[in-house]
Amino acid sequence: MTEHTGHAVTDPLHWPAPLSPDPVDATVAVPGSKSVTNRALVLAALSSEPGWIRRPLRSRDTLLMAGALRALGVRIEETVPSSTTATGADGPTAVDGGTKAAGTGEAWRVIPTGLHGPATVEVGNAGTVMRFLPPVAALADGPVRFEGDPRAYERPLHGVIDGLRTLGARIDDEGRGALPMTVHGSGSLTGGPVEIDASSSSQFVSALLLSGPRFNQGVDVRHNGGPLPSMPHIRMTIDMLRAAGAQVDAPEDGGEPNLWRVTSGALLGRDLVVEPDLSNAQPFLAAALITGGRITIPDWPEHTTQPGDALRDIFTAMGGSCVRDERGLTLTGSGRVHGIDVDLSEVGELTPGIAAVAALADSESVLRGVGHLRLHETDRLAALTAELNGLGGDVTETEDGLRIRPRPLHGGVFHTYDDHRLATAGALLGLVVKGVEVENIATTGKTLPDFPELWHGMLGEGPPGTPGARA
Ligand SMILES: O=C(O)C1=C[C@@H](OP(=O)(O)O)[C@@H](O)[C@H](O)C1
Ligand SMILES: C=C(OP(=O)(O)O)C(=O)O
Repeated sequence: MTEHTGHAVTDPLHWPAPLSPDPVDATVAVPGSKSVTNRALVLAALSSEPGWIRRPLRSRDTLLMAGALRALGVRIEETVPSSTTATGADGPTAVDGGTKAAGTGEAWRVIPTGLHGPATVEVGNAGTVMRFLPPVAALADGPVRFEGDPRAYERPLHGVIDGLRTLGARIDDEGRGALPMTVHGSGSLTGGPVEIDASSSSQFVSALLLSGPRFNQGVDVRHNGGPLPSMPHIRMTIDMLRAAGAQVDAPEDGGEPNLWRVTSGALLGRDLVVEPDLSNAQPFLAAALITGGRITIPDWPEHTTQPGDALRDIFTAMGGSCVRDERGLTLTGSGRVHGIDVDLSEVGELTPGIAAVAALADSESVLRGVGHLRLHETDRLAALTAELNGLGGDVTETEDGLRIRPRPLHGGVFHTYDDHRLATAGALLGLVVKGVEVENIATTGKTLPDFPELWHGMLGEGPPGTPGARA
């Protein structure tokens, strides 16, 4: 273990989380939404004309999506400000994930072409890539191999694999029902009615709906199983499909519960501005809550399908107060943090951050409805229990969530299991608990590559080792 030495990074694998002796007071512009960027890429690739994606997120998950679509033949060009290109020239360059600093992309122009195999798609550990792209691959004219991180091979995919087979696709998964696998695209897919159990991931439903307009008979997806998590993400899929010209019938329009219909038809090229990622705004808002400070997130949308919008209510119940105005969303902490008993099934990805805040509260919390988090980037319920208890906490797993009894916490290594949201949860605790070291902070690059810089910037510091860094 690295010794905690103020702000000097002596071991890049153990990031000494900065303490905040004062209440935070800052404006933090967070990059674009992962979920919106990756849906926008898929829909643009399936459109009948070119489109623009402005302020896209450039992170591991979105660069994997862009790279995968390019492997299938889609052209994705990036327009960056002239000062950030190597040559100083304006104009588009191909997105390859390796040539530019993260966060510098201004806009991506997506030029759909025929979808071609053979190709190999690298999914990393991105749920959106491993679930949204097999239906796209089924429309390609050759075999598409799907590979990824070891954890990607453990995450559920049966809803997509079985669903696509019902709709006419040929998939070779050697009986695993999971990755790695090959989708033998034949250039088109019959489509039609399909029944799946999406209780382990809403992304199964989103995946089949997103490509639905390109199936010969469209698609009717029926969920048959336990409670469906992450409904706002399904609403995001529907909203974005409709904005691209698709006809979608959904339960909330008076249709049957658990049944979504997408009609076959052309998708339009869009010019879309990606909203800030409200789930990635969470650690910054939480910083205001736990230090009794104030954080403003600019460009907080007035209407959104992002689950992060629920933070306004959740963090208000936990002791903060929120105002949305022309400057964005401002959360002001009261100096008190209250426990909460809450069902997070709709907003599961917010759980790690809420659990970290709950560990610092003045009363017990119960987080419910998130059993499916055991199959996320890591087993998040086990990881949060182990890591919060490792710092002196008192957390127990329940069947569908966590029970958190606040205790005085102490420093130590906060392990992150290659999970970006564990890493930001550890950083949050380190603001008020001396001596927290976050293992592999770089794992935040899955959705927020600039996290360490933004975090130090929030505290009015440069990153460690730079001029302006607090000694
Ligand atoms: O569709 C999406 O963009 C997402 C849906 C959710 O997945 P699950 O329903 O698998 O939890 C969420 O947790 C994930 O971060 C993003
Ligand atoms: C669950 C998450 O990601 P994924 O898209 O990989 O499922 C997440 O970002 O919290």
